[in-house]
Amino acid sequence: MIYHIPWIYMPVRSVLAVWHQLTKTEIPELSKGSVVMRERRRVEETIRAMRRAGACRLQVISDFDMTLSRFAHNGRRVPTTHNILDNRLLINEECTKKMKELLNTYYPIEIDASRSAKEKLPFMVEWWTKVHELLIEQRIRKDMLAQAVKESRTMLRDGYKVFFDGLHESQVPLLIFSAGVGDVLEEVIRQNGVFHSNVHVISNYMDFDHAGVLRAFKGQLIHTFNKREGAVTQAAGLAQLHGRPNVLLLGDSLGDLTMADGVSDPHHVLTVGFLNDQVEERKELYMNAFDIVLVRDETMDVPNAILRNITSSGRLEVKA
Ligand SMILES: Nc1ccn([C@@H]2O[C@H](COP(=O)(O)O)[C@@H](O)[C@H]2O)c(=O)n1
Repeated sequence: MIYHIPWIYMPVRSVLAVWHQLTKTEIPELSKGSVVMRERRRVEETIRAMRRAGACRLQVISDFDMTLSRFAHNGRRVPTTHNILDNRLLINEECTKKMKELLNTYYPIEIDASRSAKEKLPFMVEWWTKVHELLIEQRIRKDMLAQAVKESRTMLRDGYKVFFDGLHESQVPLLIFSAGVGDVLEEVIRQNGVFHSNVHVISNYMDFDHAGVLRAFKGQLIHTFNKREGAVTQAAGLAQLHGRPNVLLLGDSLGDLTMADGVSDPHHVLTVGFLNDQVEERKELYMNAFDIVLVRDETMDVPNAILRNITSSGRLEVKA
């Protein structure tokens, strides 16, 4: 039996349909097979709120290695900024061997689902300190870095150009917050043609002597699990980020979740976590920590779709 809706209810139905169209979040990418979310409704509500506020109230804070850069390509790991330095132009065989031993010792600790960040912290300090000492011993030359990046297998995630160019066009600042090597990171994005004026980098920068030879690393060491300190002391001081209380945060480590801790009076923070490695062991942890988890997803499709949605509201002007 077919029930006919009386004509008197038609306007109500139309209003409801229009309301639904206006409020639903049109992001088909959130239905990709690689996407998992604990609370989809909350994610959609946050995106809607960020869209209402517009691009002028938004900032993006992102990790670099294995977040903006790919984790793997054709079944092989893509080098991190530290591993790009593994090139005979810069270091000798003995140093390569020692760096690999350190990676094999400490990387499993970094991603160990059974240890807390607090437990991992001293090991990370040890890893970074030992590697930086090795690199300093090698007397790395500044003028060789660009060539080492050129010769490396480094790759940014698919869709990186849309990501960087889109943020630049929308005048949304991008803070790259990396525990990698800042000089190498900058060279990677420069060689990919996306080091735009809206990009700011906080990272471990090399200190070269007057002859361009590495003699130390500048400032306080940044590793995977102390980004909160850098966020509070360095990121909070960046004038370009002031007045932008809405944050899209991208990372691949639970330590990355503290990268927005320097934002004063945040309104909406949407976190996206790339789960690249030890997927089954860490899935639940990631789902409980990040709003959106991207499982073995080597693309920027989801961040790009979210940004397209938020920035297409037309509110570009920067508020005084
Ligand atoms: N000697 C090292 C030290 C660290 N790594 C990896 O780099 C990543 C840090 O950079 P982010 O941009 O992700 O903050 C970190 O996850 C380490 O696994 C390395 O490869 N070699």
